[in-house]
Amino acid sequence: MSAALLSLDAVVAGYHQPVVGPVSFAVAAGEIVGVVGPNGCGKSTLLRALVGAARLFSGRVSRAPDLVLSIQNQQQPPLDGVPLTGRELLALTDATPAGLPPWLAGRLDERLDRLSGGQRQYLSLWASLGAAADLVILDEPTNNLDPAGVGHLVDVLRAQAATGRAFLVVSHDADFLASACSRREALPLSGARPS
Ligand SMILES: Nc1ncnc2c1ncn2[C@@H]1O[C@H](COP(=O)(O)OP(=O)(O)OP(=O)(O)O)[C@@H](O)[C@H]1O
Repeated sequence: MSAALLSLDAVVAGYHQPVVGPVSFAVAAGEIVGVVGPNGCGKSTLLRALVGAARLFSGRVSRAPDLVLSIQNQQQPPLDGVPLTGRELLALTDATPAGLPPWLAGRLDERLDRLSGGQRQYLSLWASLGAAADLVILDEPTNNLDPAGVGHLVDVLRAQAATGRAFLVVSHDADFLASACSRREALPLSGARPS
């Protein structure tokens, strides 16, 4: 098995108090690892802690040297009234439009606030997937996507994983996880949560 790109060792994370952990697992090149657990168990918090957006209370996160991370958040930034096009959004992360599904490739020069929720979601995903990163973190990537969008996403994840890119994915969509993931990690239901 290849060396880990990212390792979590007894990680406990949260905000003003711990909400998730201890969690231990590793992600190697080419893996698509699903993080699963019920609503509110701390999946998003764990992802945020990996990029410094939530607090790490204890444990250790180890990254391979020079690891480049990309993260797509569950919440999209508010775009209403913002004259930003899809092409400009992708340029922000230096993401290439090559490989976008045809139903989006032709709409890149339209304002994002005039696209549908699913179209905006896929462009937001693409800003992460099209960027240069060794490990891509996705939080609820199938939100607002129709079956064609989910199918395209699964194909893209598998194709990118085959080139050595790794993924850490949180999703409530069991069918998507079953199709896409090479492995799943279940979060503990208790332990670090406030009493
Ligand atoms: N910014 C924040 N400040 C304080 N507490 C927060 C914050 N964001 C989330 N929480 C709390 O952390 C806990 C875990 O939330 P989190 O969003 O990580 O769960 P989740 O497993 O991703 O849930 P879901 O499946 O519903 O998206 C919840 O009790 C939530 O209220």
